[in-house]
Amino acid sequence: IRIRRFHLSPYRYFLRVESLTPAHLDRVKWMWSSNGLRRELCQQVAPDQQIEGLSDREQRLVDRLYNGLIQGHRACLAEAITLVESTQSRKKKIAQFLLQKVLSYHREQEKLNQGKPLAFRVGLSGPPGAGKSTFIECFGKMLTERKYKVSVLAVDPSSSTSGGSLLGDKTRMTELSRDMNAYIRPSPTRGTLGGVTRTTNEAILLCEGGGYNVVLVETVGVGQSEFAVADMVDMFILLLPPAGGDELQGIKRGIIEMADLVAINKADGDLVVPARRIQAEYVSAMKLLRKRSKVWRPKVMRISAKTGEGISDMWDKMTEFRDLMLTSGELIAKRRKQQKVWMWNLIQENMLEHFRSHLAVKHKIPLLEEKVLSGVLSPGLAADLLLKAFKDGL
Ligand SMILES: Nc1nc2c(ncn2[C@@H]2O[C@H](COP(=O)(O)OP(=O)(O)OP(=O)(O)O)[C@@H](O)[C@H]2O)c(=O)[nH]1
Repeated sequence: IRIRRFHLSPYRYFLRVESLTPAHLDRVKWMWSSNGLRRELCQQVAPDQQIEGLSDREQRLVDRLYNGLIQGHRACLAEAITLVESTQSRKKKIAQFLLQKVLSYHREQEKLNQGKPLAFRVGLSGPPGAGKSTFIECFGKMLTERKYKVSVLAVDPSSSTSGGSLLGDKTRMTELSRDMNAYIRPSPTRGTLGGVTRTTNEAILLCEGGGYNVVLVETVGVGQSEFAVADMVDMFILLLPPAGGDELQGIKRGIIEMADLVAINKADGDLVVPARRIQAEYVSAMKLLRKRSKVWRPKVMRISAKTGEGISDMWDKMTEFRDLMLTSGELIAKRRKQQKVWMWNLIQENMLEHFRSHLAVKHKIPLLEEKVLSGVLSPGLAADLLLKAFKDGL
């Protein structure tokens, strides 16, 4: 057993433990907890068991990011998220190492918090122009004034396919981005939906490790991304403009079914009347939906992100939802289920990458794709041929 201990400040000790067996681990746990160094317990993870070793330089990077992160340094959080977003295999590995430590820290903090989650994860979706950025700016500022730490993460895989971003540019949420208790992370500019959702899931964990107790995951509601987001948050909110019919064609029925709360925005000035009408329409439509929770019926509210009206009431409803879900045990069950979905998403994504780059398959793909395109070969047969080549090559 090797323990390295170094002094960073008069109050804090950081310990690094390597090559631990479970028996060692128990001993170290006892030593540390009896010393009152509970926070440092989070360092007890021995990731060598799961992940190949790191070089000294990489280990220093992980330590620096981890320590900076849990002390709430925004620069370290940003750097850590960049690391998890990396597509380079070595960096991916270092990122997993860092995440493992952050997860371990989470578990410890949650234990101290009587098993309650550290942060409230909220998903926000809505069609372009519904007022998402105006809402986040207003909502985020209200929360930081109430001493919450808020982070905003965007999921926008459209930027990789269309070359443009549906979630707008850096000029969004200017005031909130200057707030020291808020952290806004735009969507990565490259990546598939699978990749973006993986990194968003990991970014949520990092934000929570950085002490952000409200994590808002924003997505534009016209693709598949909102379904992915609903699978990573505690509460899913749909923001709609006071318009119906044609204007909301892009909004799929499926998303409405997933919403725990529908907020009809822009309920101000001339738009109050249409907002009321739309609210009534959604209230009756949602009555017909299948009940997803034993303790919560989805609500439809009217708000104005411009004037701030209804935003505080909306937060009250959100906390009511969180408390009900928590006491009924549904929140923890939901999070557990999400972990499983996340694992399978990762497997799916990695398997596909592995398949495409496999030597036995790689050179056959363009040819078979061409044959499928020209109608010479059926897609089913082409898939069978590729899968057989892959299996034989294993
Ligand atoms: N009257 C009124 N206008 C609003 C309100 N919220 C947003 N808007 C306006 O709606 C327009 C779109 O708002 P954004 O916040 O940019 O909408 P968004 O959904 O973020 O759109 P993207 O940035 O394209 O994703 C802007 O002109 C806002 O000023 C509101 O509560 N009332």
